[in-house]
Amino acid sequence: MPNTTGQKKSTLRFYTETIEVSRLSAHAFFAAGDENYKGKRFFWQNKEKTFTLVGLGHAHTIANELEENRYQDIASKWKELCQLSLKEKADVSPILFGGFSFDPFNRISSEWDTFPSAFFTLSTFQLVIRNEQAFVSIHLITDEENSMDTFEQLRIERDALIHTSQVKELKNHAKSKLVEREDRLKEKYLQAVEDVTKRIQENEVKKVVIGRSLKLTFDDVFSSASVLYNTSIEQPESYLFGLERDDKLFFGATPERLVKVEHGEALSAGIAGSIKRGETSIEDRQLGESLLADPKNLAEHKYVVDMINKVFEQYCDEVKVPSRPKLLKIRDIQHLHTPIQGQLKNSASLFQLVEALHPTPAMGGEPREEAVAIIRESEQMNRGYYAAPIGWIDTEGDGEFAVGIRSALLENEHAYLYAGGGIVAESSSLEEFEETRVKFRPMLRTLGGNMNE
Ligand SMILES: C=C(O[C@@H]1C=C(C(=O)O)C=C[C@H]1O)C(=O)O
Ligand SMILES: [Mg+2]
Repeated sequence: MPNTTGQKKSTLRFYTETIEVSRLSAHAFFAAGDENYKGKRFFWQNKEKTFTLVGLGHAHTIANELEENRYQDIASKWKELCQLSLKEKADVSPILFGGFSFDPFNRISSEWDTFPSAFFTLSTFQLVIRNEQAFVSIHLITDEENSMDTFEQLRIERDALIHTSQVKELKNHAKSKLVEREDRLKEKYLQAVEDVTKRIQENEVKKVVIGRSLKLTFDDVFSSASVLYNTSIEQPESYLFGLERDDKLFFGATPERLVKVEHGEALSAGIAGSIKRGETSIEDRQLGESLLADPKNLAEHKYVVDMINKVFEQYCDEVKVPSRPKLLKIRDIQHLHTPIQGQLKNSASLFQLVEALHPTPAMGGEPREEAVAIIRESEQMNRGYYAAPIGWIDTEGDGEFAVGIRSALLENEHAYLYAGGGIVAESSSLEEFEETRVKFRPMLRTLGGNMNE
């Protein structure tokens, strides 16, 4: 029998059942949902590859169009839902996955129009792979009388999904051919960087992250499953994420943790300041060393670390911040990196930290409100979920959010790519443009677009 509990005042019930499965590929499981769950799937894998999460179908969605209180709204609705589920210790807990838009006050109509300010889902079929062990759970939330029949149907479907995943061969699907490339707002980007640099030099603000986007058109549509698979092969050292919403897929390979909470410990990271990788290992080392000593990049970085530190001082005890950054080297780029950790104070929660941290000066700027207002006015685009928190939370309140950079929105044969960089007093618009070119590479390579403009 599946576990079930129901509150007396509510007729809603939350049924779950988890089984352990041997040899299950997360990408194959995602692909097995092609037929029945397209548009209602998600994918997540942490950087260390010790935790992979795939969801097929929506057992329940929690979303809102709020500008204020959007984090608390999701947190309290998730809590309500968790109260319907059994508190028993299980191998895996039901997990809520989703994300927030970068700026709920941005009203520019765009490719993001169907994405709410906050969108989260509890999947019908959940795959968790943790330390080589794979668990598939069924979630059903219903007030139906004959829910046992429905549950039985779901078991049959689960077994079919597992079977398909185990026999399906994963291929690095041929990439569609790029037919058109549009550097949206390139001139506006350069102008915005110059204007913002001036405003920073005049001490109006200290740092503002300015982004731009590319629109690519291909000769054929992509399947979400093959795009995510390609991403995992091209960018193995990053977080991998994918969130489908109807005919769109927001996906990416981000190096940047916003915050992780596990057993009362909170972890975040300042990642800002960038330089390309070298052609040879000697050049690569020289570039890395020059980044570690570069005042412009150190300034970009310090605003981020100081802000995260301040948030951690408020919500955590025993905050630890290394005194200087190290290098984080990923395939195309090297960044300055400072991990930050603390012990969550009793009353603090993951969503509180997400709210307090987003956007850090790595995505927004310093001071935050002023920087976000400048972004809204000078970028002249809608970032949607780009540069915003994406991640998961379990029934215990543990979970992890990354920032959705090195990312793209896929819509049939079109892909919208986004990249930005931190503008400070010493910025030059052409150098910042060059930096965004490097940051587009992960997605260009995944989709098969030309990497040289
Ligand atoms: C905004 C982006 O990246 C951020 C900006 C960085 C910078 O300006 O040096 C570095 C890492 C990220 O924090 C992006 O990739 O789009
Ligand atoms: Mg930079």
